Amino acid sequence: MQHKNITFIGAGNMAGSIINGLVKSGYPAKQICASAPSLTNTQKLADDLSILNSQDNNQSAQWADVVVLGVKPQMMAAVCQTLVDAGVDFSDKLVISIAAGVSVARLQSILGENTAVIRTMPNTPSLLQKGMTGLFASQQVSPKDKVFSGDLMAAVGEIVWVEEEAQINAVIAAAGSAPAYFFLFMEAMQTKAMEMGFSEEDARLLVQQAAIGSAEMVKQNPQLDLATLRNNVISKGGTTAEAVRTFNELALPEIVGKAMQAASDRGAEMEKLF
Ligand SMILES: NC(=O)C1=CN([C@@H]2O[C@H](COP(=O)(O)OP(=O)(O)OC[C@H]3O[C@@H](n4cnc5c(N)ncnc54)[C@H](OP(=O)(O)O)[C@@H]3O)[C@@H](O)[C@H]2O)C=CC1
Ligand SMILES: O=C(O)[C@@H]1CCC=N1
Repeated sequence: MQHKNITFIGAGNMAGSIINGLVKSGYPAKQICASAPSLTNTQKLADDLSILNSQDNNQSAQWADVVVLGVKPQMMAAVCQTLVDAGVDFSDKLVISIAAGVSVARLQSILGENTAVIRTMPNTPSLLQKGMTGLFASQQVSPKDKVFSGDLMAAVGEIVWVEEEAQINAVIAAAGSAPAYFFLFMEAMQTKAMEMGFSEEDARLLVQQAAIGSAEMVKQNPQLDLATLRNNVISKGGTTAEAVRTFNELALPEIVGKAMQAASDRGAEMEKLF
């Protein structure tokens, strides 16, 4: 892939995960800069990965060919406005936002109507190069920049392009927020395993290895649908059948659907607020 100067404005959980994944993938560390008001996160990234860091968003953005916006949605407008007020010219830069709930139109209204903006929705496993990112390109993005953005996020995991911006909220529901769903499920399993007599450590090992093994089976058997993989575990009249019957009786599939809808709806609501 092409190597350009990339500045991350905001370097917390998500941007930090992408930076880690990028450097591990071989992206030149000295072409990555992390900028944030405190040194809390950026100094660790600089120490661990030899990237550049800064407390000056304006200078860092000026240096960059690509500006990745990685601050919280509610502060996005103010942070972008400060960059514009300081004279940062976005007309020859590519802007990649990783924020939930901030539309392309909103960003362009501040950065300039003709700014090339890519809206992405990554997730934190990008840290391990096992991320999942959805991308949407505004009309102003050139084919070359589209390829660059896809390559960039593909360096930290899998990617999927969406044609409609609204689908970014569906990506949030299915992947951006999803690590938290799996952690919640695993946490509940760990708690029950501890109630059944295991130490915290053993309970975690039992649950984490079951989760990793299951995810790997899904990945390595694309020819098998998920229902088949599930049915392969269920013996008639056995233990799994009882567990699955209980999940269904308590409407787990409906609960999952409602939770995903709530995530997507909140994304759409945030677009009106921020
Ligand atoms: N967490 C996740 O799983 C995902 C998050 N996202 C999106 O990523 C974005 C960031 O979320 P997350 O990483 O969780 O949040 P964090 O709170 O972990 O990180 C926020 C970062 O923004 C920095 N920051 C605060 N104010 C400014 C400023 N004025 N200028 C520059 N940087 C600033 C913070 O600085 P400091 O280091 O000094 O504290 C921190 O580095 C959000 O928009 C979210 O929607 C998207 C997908 C998944
Ligand atoms: O909770 C959030 O709003 C962000 C977006 C997806 C994951 N974290």
